[in-house]
Amino acid sequence: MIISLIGYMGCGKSTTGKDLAKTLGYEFIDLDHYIENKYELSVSEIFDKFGELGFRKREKETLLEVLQKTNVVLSLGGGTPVYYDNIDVINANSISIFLRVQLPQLVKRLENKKHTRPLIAHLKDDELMEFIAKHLFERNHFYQKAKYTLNIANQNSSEVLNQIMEILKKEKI
Ligand SMILES: Nc1ncnc2c1ncn2[C@@H]1O[C@H](COP(=O)(O)OP(=O)(O)OP(=O)(O)O)[C@@H](O)[C@H]1O
Ligand SMILES: O=C(O)C1=C[C@@H](O)[C@@H](O)[C@H](O)C1
Ligand SMILES: [Mg+2]
Repeated sequence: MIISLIGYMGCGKSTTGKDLAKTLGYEFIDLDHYIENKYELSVSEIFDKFGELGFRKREKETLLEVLQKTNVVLSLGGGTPVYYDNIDVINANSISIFLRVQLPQLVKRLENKKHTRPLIAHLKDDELMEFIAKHLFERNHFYQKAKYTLNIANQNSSEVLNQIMEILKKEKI
């Protein structure tokens, strides 16, 4: 079984994914880190060298490879479900959970971490809100195709973990 976590940059996929894998005794895979190890380049370096399209091709190829595995918690990249037919492949091969965090919280979390995220690294703090608002508007359509959506207001990471475990009970995991 694979549990995949999807959602915008900063929604907590990596943090929550790690905790969830530990709780379930599953392997934890963060797709961004897996890509970085596989190509021996950081995500930012792949964007610089091959452009965003070059990153998306490598991301798709790596997604297909990782979905062959079993007993994995898979934290996807923020854009993974949005390109090609990725969301359909994700849903066909895993239980997908969308971590839906509201705009102000996302902006707050990303302000000091934007340098490692090439799509927002060039933005000034006062441009982040508008950029993310538009980006979410375009992407929500894909995120909402996840099997489950978890609305996260002010829950800390252990509360988020408990809510995911409730979902997984329904799935008999
Ligand atoms: N439930 C939470 N409440 C408050 N802060 C959180 C919560 N979950 C994660 N964070 C914080 O938000 C930031 C982003 O989290 P994380 O790196 O897990 O997001 P991500 O979805 O993996 O982002 P990316 O797509 O860019 O890799 C981190 O600083 C993390 O500590
Ligand atoms: O939202 C996105 O498109 C991205 C999110 C990150 O996880 C990385 O996959 C990369 O920075 C692109
Ligand atoms: Mg992450």
